[in-house]
Amino acid sequence: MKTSIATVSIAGDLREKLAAIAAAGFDGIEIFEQDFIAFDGAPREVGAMVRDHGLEITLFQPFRDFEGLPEPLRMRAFDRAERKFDVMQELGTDLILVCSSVHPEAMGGIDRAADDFRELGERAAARGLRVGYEALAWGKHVFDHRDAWEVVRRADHPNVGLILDSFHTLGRKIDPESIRRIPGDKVFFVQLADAPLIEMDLLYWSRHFRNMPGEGDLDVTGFMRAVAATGYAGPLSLEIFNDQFRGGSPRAIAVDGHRSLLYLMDQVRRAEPALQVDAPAMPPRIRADGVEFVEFAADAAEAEALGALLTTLGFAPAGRHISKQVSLWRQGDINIVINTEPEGFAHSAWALHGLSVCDVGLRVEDAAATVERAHALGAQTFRQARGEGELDIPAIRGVGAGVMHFVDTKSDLARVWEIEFDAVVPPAPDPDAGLTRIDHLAQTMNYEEMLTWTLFYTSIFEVEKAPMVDVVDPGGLVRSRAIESGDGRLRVTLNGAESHRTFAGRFVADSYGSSVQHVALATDDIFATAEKLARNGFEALPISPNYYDDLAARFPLPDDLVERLRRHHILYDEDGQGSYFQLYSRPFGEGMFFEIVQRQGGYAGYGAPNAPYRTAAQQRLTRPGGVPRD
Ligand SMILES: O=C(O)c1ccc(O)c(O)c1
Ligand SMILES: [Mg+2]
Repeated sequence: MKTSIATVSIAGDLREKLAAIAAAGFDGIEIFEQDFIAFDGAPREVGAMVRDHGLEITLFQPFRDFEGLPEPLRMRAFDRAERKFDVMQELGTDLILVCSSVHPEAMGGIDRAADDFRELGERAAARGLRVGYEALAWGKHVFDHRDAWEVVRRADHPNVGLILDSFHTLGRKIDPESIRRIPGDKVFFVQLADAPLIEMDLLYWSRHFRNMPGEGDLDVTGFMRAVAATGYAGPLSLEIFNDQFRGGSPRAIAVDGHRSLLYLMDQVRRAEPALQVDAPAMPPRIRADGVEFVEFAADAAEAEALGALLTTLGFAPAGRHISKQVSLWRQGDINIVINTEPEGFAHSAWALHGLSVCDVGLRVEDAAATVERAHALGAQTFRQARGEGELDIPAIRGVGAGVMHFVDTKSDLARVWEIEFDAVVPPAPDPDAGLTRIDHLAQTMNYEEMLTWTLFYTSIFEVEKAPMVDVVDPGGLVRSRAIESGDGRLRVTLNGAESHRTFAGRFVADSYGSSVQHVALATDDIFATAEKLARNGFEALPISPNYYDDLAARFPLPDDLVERLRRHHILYDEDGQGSYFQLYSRPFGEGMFFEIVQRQGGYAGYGAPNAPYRTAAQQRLTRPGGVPRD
């Protein structure tokens, strides 16, 4: 498969864009005219610069408002085209994208347009060039790829072909199956983009909200299956107009783009094995069975304070690492690791972020296959020096600085706690508060990183992304979306902070980067847990009494239940499927916290309606600097 990306898709000047695109592994670029015009180098230099990066120019675009014009505008359009042909020859590319006209004087008529394209095809052929016609979703007369195809078919010229763009087809809800009837050799080029489903003007939606395949809600896989069925084997090119990407990190966006294409073609191949798909082999998406461990990097004093907090939460020390300064705390199926090593990865993470989650272990069916898939999708594998008797646990780097390990039951990996840790004597009395497993991890990040994390999880694992929800914080809005496996065993919430005044935003700023901000622990009996926690000396996040008065008004709950919720500072929500109870710890470190939850019935959410009251309570407890006030 030949991968390509339009220069308009990422930030930077042309040089920065090329470096990022080449580093991400693309084969080619679409030169977006603006990027070329803004660059102060001759077309030949640009062509050479592109090729020096090991890239080819797959296409030059856009050529606008060409077809259906009355004279003398028509002649002028041909003159304009000839000038662009000059530029293309200097650049060293043979294909130009003509997008359907939005010119106020453009006249309709499929044959009129076909005649124009036949003539343009003749002129292009004289120079060894080709012309591709793309239906813009908001074109004046042509706004459907089926009409653009009819124009191309009637133009009947070997140098005139069709350009398909997933956004224009899917954004207009045109059935992509109609593409299957088009002969593959008449499809000159394919542009791919996804987008979140938002009701708005097509042009505005397209120019500001496109994103990488898999990051949005459009059925780009269905579109691409139809394209592949035509026999098209040309470049697969990302054309992403996105406000955030224009201002984002060129490297990160290019890496996401390349990953999105590999993932897309992997999906296409799996959905329709009969298709000829030339894409790298990789294991299928990985089923994750939950979180095996969460590891904190800490110094000695922080480790002691965290240990004290864990004790009030019902955890007990369960192991000491055979050779490292690493301790294991356990309750139910939950493993919390505290790493105070003076060197190695955890120490570097601590030096940069302070007390923080530096590593997350996931339970998977096959740890080696997980790393193989992640690696095939461009993730970095992670290794660090092992001591004697230590296991080689497969790992990758996450999007931020964090590391993710994978544990399976195929090998010794699941026995890591027995193999690498010496058991310690359990304390008496047993602090166990009935916490059974990790319900979810909440990662906090800058808003711009959310799509990157979304693609990271959904491309590697068998998980789906839930719709975005707004979390209202007194300091601004935090956008949140869950990544979940179908059975709910793996749940991760991604929280994107736009303002540093939110509790989440301060966490990102104060800990220098995205990381797990809270760990939610499940109980089967929130009230029994709350009673035991109180006996353990646990201090809950105090919730405003007004919340409970409102709760009684919102839900038909018995008075004594509301009173018990109030007494224990437990928050409550219902979603039609079931109910949800939430109890929070006070913040620690740079704004981390623990949450205790109970899901009843089929409650599927994360208590978003309660978030304003939880964040207000957290903000009340902490100074503006983000350090808990005690
Ligand atoms: O928004 C536009 O004008 C525009 C231009 C060229 C394209 O290929 C496209 O899909 C959109
Ligand atoms: Mg396009």
